[in-house]
Amino acid sequence: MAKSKILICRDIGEQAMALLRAQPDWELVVWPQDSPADAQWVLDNAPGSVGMVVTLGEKISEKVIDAAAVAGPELKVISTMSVGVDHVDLSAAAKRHIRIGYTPEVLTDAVADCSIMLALMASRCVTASQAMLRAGKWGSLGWGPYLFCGPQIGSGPTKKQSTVGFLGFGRISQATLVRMAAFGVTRCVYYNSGRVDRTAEDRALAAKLGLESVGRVELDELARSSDVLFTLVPGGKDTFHIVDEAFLRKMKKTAVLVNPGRGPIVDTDALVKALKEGWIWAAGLDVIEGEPNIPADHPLLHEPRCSIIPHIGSATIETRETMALLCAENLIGGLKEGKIGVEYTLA
Ligand SMILES: O=CC(=O)O
Repeated sequence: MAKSKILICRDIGEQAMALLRAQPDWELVVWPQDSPADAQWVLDNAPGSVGMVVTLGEKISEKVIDAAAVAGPELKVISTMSVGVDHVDLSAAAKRHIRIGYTPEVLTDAVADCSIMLALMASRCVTASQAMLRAGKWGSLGWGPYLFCGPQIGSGPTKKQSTVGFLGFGRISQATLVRMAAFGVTRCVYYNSGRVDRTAEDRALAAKLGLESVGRVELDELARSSDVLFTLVPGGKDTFHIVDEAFLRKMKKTAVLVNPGRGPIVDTDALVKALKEGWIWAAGLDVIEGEPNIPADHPLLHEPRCSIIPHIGSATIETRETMALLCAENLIGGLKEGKIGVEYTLA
């Protein structure tokens, strides 16, 4: 019997690949380099594939999905090693009844940890202070009473009120809130587009974390009241540039903006202006519009009040290995048992 063709757009590591290779009736076609698969290679190899393993680096467009249907058996499952699914054309997949496996939850702690790191890096002037160190200027500057000072995250010695804001209030936001509570934030505000009434849960969460309140607000209030704002909504057209010039102009001058979500949530040009003109204190970014093709002269890379890391929010060894295994299991479950362990379904 002919083997089923499985397109592996990225080698996802020893354990997960061993699991995939152990399927006797599968023929794996694997992108041979340790880099995102070339778009033309994906397109050329899509026809006849019944399953695909993808990562954020590959764009699974309608063209790819259509190409997969051109010859041989139909594509049934796309399994992505990510929580985000905006690199897959979901409506094109739905039209062809292709199911999607993804890897939420297992990365929640790692991304929440990283979000806190970015908030601290941005507020505590890590970019500027490291640039000074690397330029060999510490000796001439010495220790200064107010050198590289930034706003306190949380209540601090003055026991001030402090509000943490979340654009999107899913799993990662809530895990980040738990961490922020330990810094002594007093209030949490969030915006989500959902219609579900969370009042009772929010009250319970506030009580559990020792906060004055947790509650949904409109975008305007989110911008105005957040001392630290985390943007943790999915990517896509609904969230494109929610944080734009008008939003940034409403924020506090001492506010720290952290984007661990998706680059296009924040309008880059507006953020550059906001940092240069001091509308906000600083920004910490794990993601940025146009990534990964960020040239060395990108304006945000040269903003002393901006800390940028290259989309490594979930990058702990344990998390990535767990994501890879789940990605492989989702594909195997979907193709062999008709049941994807963790399946993404369109709302
Ligand atoms: O951004 C990371 C992911 O979607 O897993």
